[in-house]
Amino acid sequence: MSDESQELPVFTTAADMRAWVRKQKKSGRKVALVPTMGYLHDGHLSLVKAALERADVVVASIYVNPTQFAAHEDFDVYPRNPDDDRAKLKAAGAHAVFEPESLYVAVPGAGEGSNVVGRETQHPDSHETYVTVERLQKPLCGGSRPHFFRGVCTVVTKLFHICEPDVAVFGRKDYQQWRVISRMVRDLDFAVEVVGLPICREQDGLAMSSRNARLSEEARQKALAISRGLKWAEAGVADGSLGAPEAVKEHVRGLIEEAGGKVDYVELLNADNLGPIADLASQPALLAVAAHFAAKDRGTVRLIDNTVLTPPGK
Ligand SMILES: Nc1ncnc2c1ncn2[C@@H]1O[C@H](COP(=O)(O)OP(=O)(O)OP(=O)(O)O)[C@@H](O)[C@H]1O
Ligand SMILES: CC(C)(CO)[C@@H](O)C(=O)[O-]
Ligand code: BAL
Repeated sequence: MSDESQELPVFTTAADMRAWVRKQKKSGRKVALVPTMGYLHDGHLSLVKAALERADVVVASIYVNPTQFAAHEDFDVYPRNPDDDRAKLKAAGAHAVFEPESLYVAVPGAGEGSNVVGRETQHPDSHETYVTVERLQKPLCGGSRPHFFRGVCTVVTKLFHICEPDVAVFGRKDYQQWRVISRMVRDLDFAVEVVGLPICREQDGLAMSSRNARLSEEARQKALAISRGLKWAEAGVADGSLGAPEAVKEHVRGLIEEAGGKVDYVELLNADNLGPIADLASQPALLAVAAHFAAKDRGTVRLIDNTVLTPPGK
């Protein structure tokens, strides 16, 4: 289903996207969806590659979803480059792009963004239906971004209804997001297989992220403290020399703060259910980090990263 000389179809309305997908499915083709917010890097393209291995046609969505951003967050300065994204998706072998202008009902005459002012519904005629995964959304990113997973689950639900994928591919850089979406799919009987893929890193260890483009060169170097901390913990747990969660968290936090980062969280949780853990020897533990580093324009850039610490023999 790939023809180099063909234009990559780009759909901007839900109706057109759905019609195209249904045509594919009617021809017996299996459909994979790769949801993204654009400004694509090799991490995203690894998801497209994996999707191609699992389905006959691959749709990538590009949409910076307003409902997962709080009013004070970086929605307005989130990096965007749709032309470059389309070229990368075509080269990677994707078959279609879903690039909606908005997925929320705009209320005529109610002003720009009336549907998502402060990333909340403001107008009585606007969007008011949200999907929430109650417990799994609470720790980690849910602590500092309490609105975040409600926005993610809602928009992913909409993308699933529009693109009707058989398979949906996510990255484990957003580990909690992958767990939350998997739970939503299980609990609400979506007929979608959710796949979570490993983190792609730059050669120096920095997790690839669209937001890296906003880091100053100095901050980018400092941000390497995150992956250094994760690597240190991986090695210590693998050889059995690290066992106490508090000591590990404290050390990783110290590395990031010494480098000039502002820690949002450094947390160790059960890698399966994101519940608390008493030690690092009994089960695989998720070591997850979020930290702010200086942006090259203004403010800070919030980066997330993680690793699963596997004790010997587990
Ligand atoms: N380094 C990476 N390796 C593997 N998957 C990734 C990586 N970075 C992002 N993804 C995945 O790509 C999908 C789309 O993510 P998104 O478009 O928000 O990119 P991002 O680089 O995570 O951006 P941000 O800078 O907002 O964190 C998500 O499933 C995400 O987990
Ligand atoms: C899944 C997603 C595309 C929903 O907006 C976003 O949270 C992301 O890019 O990880
Ligand atoms: N993948 C990150 C989505 C967000 O931070 O909004």
